[in-house]
Amino acid sequence: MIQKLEGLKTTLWTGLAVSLTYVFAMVSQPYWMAKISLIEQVVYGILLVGVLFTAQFSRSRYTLIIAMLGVYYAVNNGVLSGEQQLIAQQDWFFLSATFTLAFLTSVKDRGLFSIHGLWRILGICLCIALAKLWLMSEPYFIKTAISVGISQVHAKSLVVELPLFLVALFILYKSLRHPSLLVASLLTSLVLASLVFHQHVDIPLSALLSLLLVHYILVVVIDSYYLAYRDELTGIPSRRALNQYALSLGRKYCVAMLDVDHFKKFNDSYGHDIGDQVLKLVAAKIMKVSAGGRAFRYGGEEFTVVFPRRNLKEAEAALEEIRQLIADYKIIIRHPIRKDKKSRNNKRADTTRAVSVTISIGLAEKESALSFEQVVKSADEALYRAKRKGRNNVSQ
Ligand SMILES: Nc1nc2c(ncn2[C@@H]2O[C@H](COP(=O)(O)OP(=O)(O)OP(=O)(O)O)[C@@H](O)[C@H]2O)c(=O)[nH]1
Repeated sequence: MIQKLEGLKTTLWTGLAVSLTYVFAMVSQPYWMAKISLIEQVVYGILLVGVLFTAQFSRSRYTLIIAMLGVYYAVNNGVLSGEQQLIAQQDWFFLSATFTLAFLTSVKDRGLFSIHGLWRILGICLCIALAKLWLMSEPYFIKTAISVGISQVHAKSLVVELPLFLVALFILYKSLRHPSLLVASLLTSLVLASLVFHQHVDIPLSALLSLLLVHYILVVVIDSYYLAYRDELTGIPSRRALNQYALSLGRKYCVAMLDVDHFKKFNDSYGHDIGDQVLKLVAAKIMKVSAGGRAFRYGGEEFTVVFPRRNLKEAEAALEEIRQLIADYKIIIRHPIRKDKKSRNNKRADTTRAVSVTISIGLAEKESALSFEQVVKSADEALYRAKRKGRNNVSQ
């Protein structure tokens, strides 16, 4: 559920960002239209930067798309031959792009100069061939459509619209199911390609391409930032982000170390995957910490919260709230590992179960002579005391 919401958020934000950029480009058109001949030349530069940049960051799917866009733009502008074929075979080019986007949504970014790169290029060739084959079967498709009561005009338009609709659904499903900026941006690319194909776009191709390329480059930058500074499992800032953040701290702050109690036992009873889900839930609760606390995953089942400009009393109150929130939260576990014969026969009781976890917290305040690492160490020692006191408490 959490992942689905994440997917929806990523898809909506990407769509919104592209739409707003498009509206901005439309509104400011009188200003940049005067420089359109310059933009037409600059696009080649952006294409080259896009190819090199995405290849450097191992985003081979973007590299391939940008290379294809470059060829399309050059042909469209008469720099490469084939403009007449491009105009005459618009359906084929559009469906090739549509199938290619579906294909690239289903594969991962792998090294371009490897066997994987070769497979991807072969896959794209297959998409182009598939688009041709589909269009060749147009008379049979129209005949079948008419036989089920669809008018000839509609049947003809469905030749392109039906695969477009199915591919759009497929990419939307992938984007919702596996939150990824890149997949969301492939969806927006399909929408833009469709708008250009249906002649609903009022700005020149060079300007539209520039916007799309800048969008791709931004996605790579944001995605790389998240990879470097976000914890992959829980999605909250990672230890690297904590070290970076520590550099910005002033002279007054508190640090808390939080650790899930008896987590080994939990993993052993319910399995590592459920343990992962619980860590995600715990992380989501810790992120709600008040008093300006910033939460990070320190590693394993340990988290850190930093309270800039707060004293022990303020930090302790906020941590106490979080401790209580987690202890009170009933986690519904589905499909736990079945252990004995009795529980195997009792299916209903076995498939869902409410459990709860607790956390122990150690808290320390920055003192004048202490470095950030030393404050973390003090918080860690306080955490040890919290465990010794019986767990599920905040200690200093
Ligand atoms: N599922 C899952 N388990 C993890 C992850 N990281 C660490 N663990 C587990 O967390 C457990 C930590 O166990 P211990 O350090 O012995 O501590 P504990 O069982 O939580 O006991 P106390 O801290 O003394 O309350 C180990 O079993 C690790 O395998 C993770 O990312 N996912």
